[in-house]
Amino acid sequence: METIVNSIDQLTKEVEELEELSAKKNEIQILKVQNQKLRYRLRLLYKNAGSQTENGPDYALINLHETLNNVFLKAIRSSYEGFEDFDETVVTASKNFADYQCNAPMKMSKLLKAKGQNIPLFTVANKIVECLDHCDIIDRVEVSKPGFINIYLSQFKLRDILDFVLENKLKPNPLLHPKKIIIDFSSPNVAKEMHVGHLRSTIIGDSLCRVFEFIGHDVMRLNHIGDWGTQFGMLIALLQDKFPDYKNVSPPINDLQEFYKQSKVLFDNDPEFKKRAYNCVVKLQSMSPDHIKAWKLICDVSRQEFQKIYERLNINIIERGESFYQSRMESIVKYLEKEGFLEDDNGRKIMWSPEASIPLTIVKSDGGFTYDTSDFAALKQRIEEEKADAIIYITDSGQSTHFETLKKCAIHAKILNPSNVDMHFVGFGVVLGEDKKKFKTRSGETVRLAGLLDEGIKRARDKLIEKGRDKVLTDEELKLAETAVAYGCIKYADLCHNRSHEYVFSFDKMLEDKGNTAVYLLYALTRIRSIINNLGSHCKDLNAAISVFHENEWKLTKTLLRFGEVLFKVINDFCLHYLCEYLYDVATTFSEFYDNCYCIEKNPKTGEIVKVHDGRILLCKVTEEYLNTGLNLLGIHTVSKM
Ligand SMILES: NC(=[NH2+])NCCC[C@H](N)C(=O)O
Repeated sequence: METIVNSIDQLTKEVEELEELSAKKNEIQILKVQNQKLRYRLRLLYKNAGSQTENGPDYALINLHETLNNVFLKAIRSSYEGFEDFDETVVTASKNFADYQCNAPMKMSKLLKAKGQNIPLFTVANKIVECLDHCDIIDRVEVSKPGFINIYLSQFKLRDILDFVLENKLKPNPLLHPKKIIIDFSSPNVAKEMHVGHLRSTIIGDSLCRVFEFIGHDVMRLNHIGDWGTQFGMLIALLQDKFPDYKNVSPPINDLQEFYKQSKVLFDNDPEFKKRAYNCVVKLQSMSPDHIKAWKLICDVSRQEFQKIYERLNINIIERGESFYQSRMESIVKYLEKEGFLEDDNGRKIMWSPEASIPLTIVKSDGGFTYDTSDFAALKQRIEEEKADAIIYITDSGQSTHFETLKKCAIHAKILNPSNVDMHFVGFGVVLGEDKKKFKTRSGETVRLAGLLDEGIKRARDKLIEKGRDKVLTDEELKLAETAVAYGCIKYADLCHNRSHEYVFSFDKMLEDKGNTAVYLLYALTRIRSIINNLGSHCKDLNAAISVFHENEWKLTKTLLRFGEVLFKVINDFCLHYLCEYLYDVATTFSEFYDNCYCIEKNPKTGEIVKVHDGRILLCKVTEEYLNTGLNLLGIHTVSKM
């Protein structure tokens, strides 16, 4: 009897438990549905927030690291006396247990000790934690022995941020105070070859412009073409000899370099020609209509050549060459002269700044102006007429002394006030050939850019064909892929190196599909795109939250959300390799995620899709957004198939 009662009791209990469980299950189901609905509404809200308000959350550029650093700095400043002005980077990303770490307690306890306060590390760490303000990206912090602060990010908050980005795309909010930023880049010389140095300047300059524009600044892209030097004297003299009718009939010069070489030979060997060439410079600079006409003709030939390169590489730039500044050069010389800044040096007029080790040559002994003069006048024009807040020059590092001297002299002459206008020189190292010598053709001539681009296209095509892609892609797709790969890899190979180092130009290396190359990134992107495209009708209503909780999902989430931090580092140091490293990190982390987390499950026999993990597909989609945006910022065109 007793055993029966016991059994009944036991069974009743189990039944009750089961009932409770199934009620819970229902409850869970209901909650799930509610959750989805709320998430959907949240998405809509995000969408509106993104399109309507100017000051909605700027999740596109959220800088997690800086946010954490600021929260911890604030806590440190209020933790102990004497730290009110403490200003350092106190938070670093952690590779081990936590997401980030604060290692400040170590330093603080030393400083406290120096002031006679013996406070254990652990106590200092706990005190900082006590002083922490609420911060919604932090889930929790832990103090570990002897005194480290481990920071764990909120998975829910980061998921919300990604959700927002997915809805609104990576579009930063308009800046409250956008800056006028002039970027002086590319800047080849008329009648001379546009060489790999100019290519570097073009690629780095364009990408920097893109980053500043993306953030919301008012960028002016200037091409400071060398179109006003003494070389025009001999060019015009030769034009007069060879095409006396140039005023009526456009001379058929298609090889301006050759023309330049010829004129140089005459200039060096024929005193009569030399005299006439000098005379032409004087006439040109005094704006004689015939000479101006000849000069324009010559510039046009160069311009068309340059333009072809810019079009191929998709570079937008305003041509404003040295000639633009002629009248301004005249007036700045007057100004400098009047203010007593110019010194006579064997007939030349030079300017010293007390800070500089060399002077600028402002007027040559023959009365002509120089590279220094036009840069001086251009700087003044950019500050006074363009109202620039920042002026950035991008040339090879060999010109650093020129720009340093220019800056010092401009400050000395009260033309540049460095507290109002930032003047930056962004130098880069030389391009080397695979033999580690200066990049030249086999016969020792400078490499022609157009030829280099052609070779890139050919090599990219060969590579794609080698992989049998011509059998899968249509002609048009193949063409798109080959240009994306060719120009993408040339740009990326340049940008992914620290710009101040020299770099070896090697098609073989840049066309590799493994490692940190454009090809690898372009493949990663097309792979993500095809995952999404292959979903077909399964793609319609992905209403889940982005999945972030699996270890690999979480790693990808955190990697993606370093975007803002990376862009700020880029504009701070003018270094684009940070962005390249970031994109490479995103691509490899994505690949790890995709290997470990099923996104789509298929029937192994029929290949039919049986299950779609919505949240993971959304993670793929948002990854696509970051990769695509990042590649665009590098000036790299992306494709859907390759
Ligand atoms: N404002 C400037 N100086 N910009 C750079 C000009 C570069 C020059 N034309 C060169 O080929 O070396």
